[in-house]
Amino acid sequence: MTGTSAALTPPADAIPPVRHPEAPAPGELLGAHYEHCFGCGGGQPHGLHLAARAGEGVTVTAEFTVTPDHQGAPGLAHGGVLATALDETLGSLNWLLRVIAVTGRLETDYVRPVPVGTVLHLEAEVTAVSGRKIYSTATGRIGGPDGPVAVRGYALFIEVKVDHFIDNGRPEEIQAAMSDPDQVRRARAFEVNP
Ligand SMILES: CCCCCCCC(=O)SCCNC(=O)CCNC(=O)[C@H](O)C(C)(C)COP(=O)(O)OP(=O)(O)OC[C@H]1O[C@@H](n2cnc3c(N)ncnc32)[C@H](O)[C@@H]1OP(=O)(O)O
Repeated sequence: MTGTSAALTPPADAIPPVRHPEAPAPGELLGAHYEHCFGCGGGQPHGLHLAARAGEGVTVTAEFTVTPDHQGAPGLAHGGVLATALDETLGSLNWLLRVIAVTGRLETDYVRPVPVGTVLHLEAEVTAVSGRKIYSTATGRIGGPDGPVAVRGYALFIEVKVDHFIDNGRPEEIQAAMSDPDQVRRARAFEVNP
């Protein structure tokens, strides 16, 4: 069974997404938005190390290699880890809109088990925007961009200000991030979005 709940159906006044004029060029690697992100950061030894690239329009592609650290059952990826891969890929669409947004809702279809050693090829797109609400979908395929579908995700991201993180994050990590010039530069680039 596939499909999404009413909460993930864009309202009638939703509009198509608009790619930001300064969005990374199609094919460009987006890089980690935070070194310690479990989804994309290089500083997480057991993380997904998911690498996303800008696509055309408001789309991205990404790859994630399932390692023994990601098991749920013997030799198979944990469903929560696969949801993380979808979430991270969907979150990376924010780079193309140039807005800061967090996951409000994520629904997942698990279509096929994903063995350890698999390279999961993900693609995601924003389908509609309504005010602060960003609607998007993603697909993960086994072994290649044309491989069999293993997972599908449907999400609603909500645009937030950078204060969302400053007000809610643990002070130690917030202070460390704010004293990292690269991290501050990334946040500022998003904040000036008109
Ligand atoms: C920097 C990028 C990092 C990317 C990493 C990968 C993505 C992530 O995993 S992010 C981490 C996981 N997500 C979170 O921690 C978010 C936790 N939730 C929150 O902080 C808040 O609930 C938040 C910010 C989403 C919404 O709160 P708030 O800003 O007060 O907005 P709120 O007024 O409640 O909602 C705005 C709209 O969204 C809708 N909405 C909010 N949440 C949901 C939901 N779960 N389902 C459906 N609709 C929702 C509301 O109904 C409202 O709609 P409308 O404008 O039509 O009335």
